[in-house]
Amino acid sequence: MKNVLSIQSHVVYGYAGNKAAVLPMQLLGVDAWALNTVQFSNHTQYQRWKGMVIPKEQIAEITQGIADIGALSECDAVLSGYIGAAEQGQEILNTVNAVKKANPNAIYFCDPVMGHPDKGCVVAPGVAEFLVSDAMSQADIIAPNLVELRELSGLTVENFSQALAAIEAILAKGPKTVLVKHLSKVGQDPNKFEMVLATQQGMWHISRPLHEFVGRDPVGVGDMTSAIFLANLLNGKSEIEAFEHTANAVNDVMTVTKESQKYELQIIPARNYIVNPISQYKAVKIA
Ligand SMILES: Nc1ncnc2c1ncn2[C@@H]1O[C@H](COP(=O)(O)OP(=O)(O)O)[C@@H](O)[C@H]1O
Ligand SMILES: Cc1ncc(COP(=O)(O)O)c(C=O)c1O
Ligand SMILES: [Mg+2]
Repeated sequence: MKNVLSIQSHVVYGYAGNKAAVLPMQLLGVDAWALNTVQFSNHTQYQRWKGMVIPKEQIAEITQGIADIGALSECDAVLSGYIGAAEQGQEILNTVNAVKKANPNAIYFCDPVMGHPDKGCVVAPGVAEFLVSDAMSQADIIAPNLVELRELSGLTVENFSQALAAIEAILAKGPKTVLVKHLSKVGQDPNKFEMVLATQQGMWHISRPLHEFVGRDPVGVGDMTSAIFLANLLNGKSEIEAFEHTANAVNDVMTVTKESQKYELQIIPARNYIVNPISQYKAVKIA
């Protein structure tokens, strides 16, 4: 069994961060060691929440605790997502370095969760700058959405070809694989939900239905996307197989969520589709 140290948010109610990542990875047979960066009552897109940012020292302390029992070498990947404060950033990279020292085959998957003006995702000051200046170059895989693609590349991204150029710019900054979780308005078809996977072998595109949600789009989808993609890779799937499985599994969860008419991701009711998606959308090689 493979193991992922998942350093993300924890929400007590609902699904985002580790609550959107841990169960999907475990359903796929990969164990997730949840190290929480915050403990919030709920995700921040409710615009109100209680709880706390976990002190940065906890990241090193928990890492040391796992090292002390000789288990750090069992970690096959560090997955970072929602960071609670900028000062947690370097602690996360220290943990990545410690894991890679204990297991030279381990990888670092960075989901560069940044604040999202129109979605209302609230991220602490300085986190985006840390992701651009420090985390990106250390990441083996990075999974931006459109806002994050613009910030990480530092380029204008207003159409599909500019998105591909931005991906190339990120590949030149360290990551070996870029998974664009959502092309949003720079996709080829405004009525579809599109993703791009860029690897050392080229670029692939996948398109799935764009579900219309009344009012608010569900949150935590990017976290779930990154988790499912990583778990598939650790299970030995090719990057393309992992890409297709991820797009199809996430689409099925979105379908179940839409049918439920609930705001929170319906991961538990849709749990069988995470393992065996019914959607069958295929990746198309574009470069
Ligand atoms: N198939 C789909 N149809 C409609 N909306 C979707 C679909 N899949 C994901 N979404 C929505 O797209 C948005 C993806 O958010 P985005 O900021 O692009 O990435 P992230 O999920 O990392 O924040 C989310 O609001 C999610 O609810
Ligand atoms: C606490 C928390 N964790 C994680 C996320 C990331 O969610 P998403 O996967 O939609 O980017 C958010 C977004 O608002 C959040 O508030
Ligand atoms: Mg996100």
